[in-house]
Amino acid sequence: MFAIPFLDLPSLGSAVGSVRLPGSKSISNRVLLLAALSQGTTLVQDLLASDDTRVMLDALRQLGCGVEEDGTQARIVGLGGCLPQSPARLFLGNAGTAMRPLTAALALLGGEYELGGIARMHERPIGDLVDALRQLGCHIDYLGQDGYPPLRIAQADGVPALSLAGPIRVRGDVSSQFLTALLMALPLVATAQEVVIEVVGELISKPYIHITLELLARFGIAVRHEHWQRFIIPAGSRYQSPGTIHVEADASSASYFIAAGAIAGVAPGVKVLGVGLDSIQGDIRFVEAARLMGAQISGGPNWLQIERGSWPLKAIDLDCNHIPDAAMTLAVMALYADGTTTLRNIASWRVKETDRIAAMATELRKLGATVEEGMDFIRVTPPSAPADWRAATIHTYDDHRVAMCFSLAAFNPAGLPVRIEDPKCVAKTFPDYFEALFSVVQTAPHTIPVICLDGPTASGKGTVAAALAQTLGYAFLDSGALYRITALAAIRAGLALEASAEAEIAALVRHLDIRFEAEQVWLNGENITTAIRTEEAGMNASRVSGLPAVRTALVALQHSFRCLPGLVADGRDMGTIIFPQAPLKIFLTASAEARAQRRYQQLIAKGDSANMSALLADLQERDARDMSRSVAPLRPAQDALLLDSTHCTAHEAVQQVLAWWQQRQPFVPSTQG
Ligand SMILES: Nc1ncnc2c1ncn2[C@@H]1O[C@H](COP(=O)(O)OP(=O)(O)O)[C@@H](O)[C@H]1O
Ligand SMILES: Nc1ccn([C@@H]2O[C@H](COP(=O)(O)OP(=O)(O)O)[C@@H](O)[C@H]2O)c(=O)n1
Repeated sequence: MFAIPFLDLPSLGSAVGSVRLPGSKSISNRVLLLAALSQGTTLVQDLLASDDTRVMLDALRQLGCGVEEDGTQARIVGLGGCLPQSPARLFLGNAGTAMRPLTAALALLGGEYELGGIARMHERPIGDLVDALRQLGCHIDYLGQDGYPPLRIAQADGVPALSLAGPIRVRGDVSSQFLTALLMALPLVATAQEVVIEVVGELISKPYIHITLELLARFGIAVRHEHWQRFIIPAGSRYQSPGTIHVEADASSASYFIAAGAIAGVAPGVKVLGVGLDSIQGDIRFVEAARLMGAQISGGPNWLQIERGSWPLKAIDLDCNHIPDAAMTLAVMALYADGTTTLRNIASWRVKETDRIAAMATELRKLGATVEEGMDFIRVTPPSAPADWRAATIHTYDDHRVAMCFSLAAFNPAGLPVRIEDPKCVAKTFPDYFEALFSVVQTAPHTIPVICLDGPTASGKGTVAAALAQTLGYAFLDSGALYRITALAAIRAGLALEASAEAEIAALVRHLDIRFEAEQVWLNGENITTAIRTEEAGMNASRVSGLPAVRTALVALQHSFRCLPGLVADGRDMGTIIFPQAPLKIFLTASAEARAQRRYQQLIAKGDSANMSALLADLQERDARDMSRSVAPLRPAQDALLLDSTHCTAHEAVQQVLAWWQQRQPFVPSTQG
């Protein structure tokens, strides 16, 4: 996950490869609650691990369910008729799929609870559900604004007598989650008599109700419905665990990969695993919409394969009521269409994680599109020519779907990068979304940015480069480590670190199995992190690095570090030899005395003994050798910026490089946030 302030996506090329998607959020949280209400133990497989499922799992634990987790598996011991632990105060983040159904279920189970979440959750309506529950006889109070969480369910003495004889009426035109909440809670009281729910107004998002009904059936509750307006929960209902249940991959998440395939998929295209054409999720019908726009899609029970068909995409005019979440992806696909696309019947966007109609309109305009918005529609006209595209900073409104769908703007024909603010907001449903995207897109290496930091030993390159990579979410190449590893491997192979063994060392290097993992370095399965960090190892590295064949043997390996979304490379010849076209090159220096002092402190801090004058002499010897060797001597690239860090802190050095990097970016600053 990219837990950084912003993520810059370089211009993306084609899309090919396969991706396994995380479990559906809607299914995950429904299944967790149904398992909690059931008799017996349920093993939930392929569960989504995300913010919203986290709050649900925590809540269930607080309520007294047995919850054991192991990655994407959870074992839930259901309450099976027992009362939940009460009183309890539940924090439900911004998870509507936890707030609404838990409110209904707890109101019908009895006890005293407070349910709240983050500020945005307290702006998301729940009044219609509370009205329906109050109509039944439940005691629920608003703790803040009327009609919105936080709430208190005040039934310390148990559930009051409920009026179940007549139909329970609930509005269906604000959020289908109210109806879902009632459908999952009312079986708890449909013991002696059947319970009927009547929807007032047109039911929106029917597909989500379809999911609810399918899952209820898996847990032993067979709900009938009449034209999606009247739902009948049979008498004698009783939740029963199905034993093991698999969560389908999220069909809404699939939309980004379907779109990537439609926009840039070259044969054999993008393969999506975990969800297929027979999915129970409504958003699978995004496939139809994408086909209308020109995508070529095939699929089976558990997979989809997408390639570009018509190009440019075809503009559409579509009622999107049946795919409210995935339709946001269509709004971004519209940027690649041959005319104006209109998405209608999307009023529910206004009460989601943010006002999504306003958010999409604002951000699409930043990219150069012309956008018209109404209460329940959005109309998008793409930039008329590549030159009309803008390098935008996309504000993401703490809305995972805004972040994910705007990543698709990076396929723009102008070759512009796209900045996504707060990329970690994708954690709501797809924590590794960007990693998954990068795994199926191909980009010409020269479009992947590299920041080079070259300079003498102890100038702070490693420290500054690692901090930059961390801040920007880029990969990090510690090229010095490769020479240190080479020297270590050569010594172990009994080779002398000199010209006589040059060919053998070079041959050896080509077959080394080197792995960098977090801060650790592995050679042929052995952790050699400490072994290569001694002063002696540095000196040995300097020796092998003077051998031309060894340097050549390490070139391809160094190039392979250039991956999306970018690279920070630290060494001696990053800017001169390895990445001569890099868009930013820094030559970091500091006086020999300052560097010796830093090394001294570094060694003392590690608990090693150190001698200042010996260190200074070593360092000067290494400088001299690195600068005077015939191949790739240490020197600034012609277009490098010099940064003398003698009198600044490492933090200041990082800030200076970041400032230079920002100056080279084409982004229009965000007006939001
Ligand atoms: N600008 C700076 N001011 C003070 N100390 C620094 C600065 N840059 C780096 N250091 C410290 O100096 C030591 C050597 O830095 P390092 O990044 O290992 O250098 P290099 O990779 O160039 O050999 C580290 O302990 C680091 O924290
Ligand atoms: N790109 C690089 C990186 C390191 N090296 C050599 O490898 C040695 C160790 O590099 P390093 O970056 O780990 O060393 P420090 O600067 O951290 O002491 C350097 O002294 C250089 O001789 C190189 O020749 N080219």
